[in-house]
Amino acid sequence: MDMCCRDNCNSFPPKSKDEINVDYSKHGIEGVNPGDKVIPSAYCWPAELVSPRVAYEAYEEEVPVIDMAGLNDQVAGGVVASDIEVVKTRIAAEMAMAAETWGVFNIVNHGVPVELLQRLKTEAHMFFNLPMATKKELFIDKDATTGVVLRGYGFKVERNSAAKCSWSEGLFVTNDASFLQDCASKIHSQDCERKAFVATVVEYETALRKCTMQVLHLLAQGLGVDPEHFDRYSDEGSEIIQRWNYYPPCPEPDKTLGLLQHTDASLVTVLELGDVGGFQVQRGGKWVAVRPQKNGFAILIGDMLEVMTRGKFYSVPHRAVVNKSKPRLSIGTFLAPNRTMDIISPPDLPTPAEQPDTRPEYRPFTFAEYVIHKFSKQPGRAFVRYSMQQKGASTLVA
Ligand SMILES: O=C(O)CCC(=O)C(=O)O
Ligand SMILES: [Fe+2]
Repeated sequence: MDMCCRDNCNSFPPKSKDEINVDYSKHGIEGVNPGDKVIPSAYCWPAELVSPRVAYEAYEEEVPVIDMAGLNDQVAGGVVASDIEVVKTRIAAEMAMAAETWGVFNIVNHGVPVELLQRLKTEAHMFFNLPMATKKELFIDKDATTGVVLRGYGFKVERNSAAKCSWSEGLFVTNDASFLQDCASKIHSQDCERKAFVATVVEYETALRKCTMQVLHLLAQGLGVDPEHFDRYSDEGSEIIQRWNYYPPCPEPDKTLGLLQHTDASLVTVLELGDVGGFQVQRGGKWVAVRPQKNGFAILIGDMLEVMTRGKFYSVPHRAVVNKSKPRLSIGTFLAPNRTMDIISPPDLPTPAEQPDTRPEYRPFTFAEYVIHKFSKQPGRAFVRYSMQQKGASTLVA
């Protein structure tokens, strides 16, 4: 990497002591002054949406941690081919079990360079540290006909009865060249820095595509199906979308949320949790705080994989909580399948031992169709409408 003028960036990410006196308006949180002890009603969610509350670092149950060492360090580790197959089989089984029982797991030793991740996080911190007026120049771009978010900056206002705001800001990033140029020119004044910004985002996307595909192949192996089934959706026409999330500290964290409970529309999501707690998943009617693993990723099963596995893998409901003193940055990377191919299960999906086969069966639909419905009408497990068991479901009018 060209280091010429990036040495100026050493002050990022900002030290957390600088962040205690948060300039909330810079982060899109309206009506709060530094030192305020209460938050405006626009951010106070109805109790039923925030409860049961679990504090940001109240780790009780541990989400499975899967160590991928041995898969990506063959050369350095001197692992011979037959050993790799043994390692792969073990990891595939662990992943499939976690995908079935949790819908989420952590991976470590995933092969994505830590240095690349650091570079991306530095860029993300610099972006969120920009003045609000500058960030707003990158305001969310939506598809004119479908209303689906393409890329850009924004805050989340949940369309629940109370229309409450989330305690967070976010940037959707794709590899669209002019968008990346635009972002780079807001963050950096020098040409070499701008080039480095674009290179970092693109390099991260490439590394994450590789990592995501490896996880998807292992999940297919653990499930007992041909991995090529998923390749058809994730090669041409698929998209890697990053979402950078920033959660400022909050004087009354129990009253609000960084992100409301949701599932991801993706096949799978790779989430870099940062080093502060806040990410929580639902399991057995409880919220479980997920402990960030050093240099690890959380892998979330998305809606499309739950549909394709006919419910064997679980698209896990998750949310983000905030805390009083520590800002938090997370980077989500979503693998969105080809938008125009029908979403269908692998033909070799093993049949369950128990009979009759009660697994849900979905009528074919496209991802393009799905996202329009999910994001405009039915946030959450919107795919149930395609279930053929649910009487009349497949004939619902969009
Ligand atoms: O930041 C987090 O903990 C959750 C982010 C998330 O769920 C998302 O971006 O979809
Ligand atoms: Fe999510």
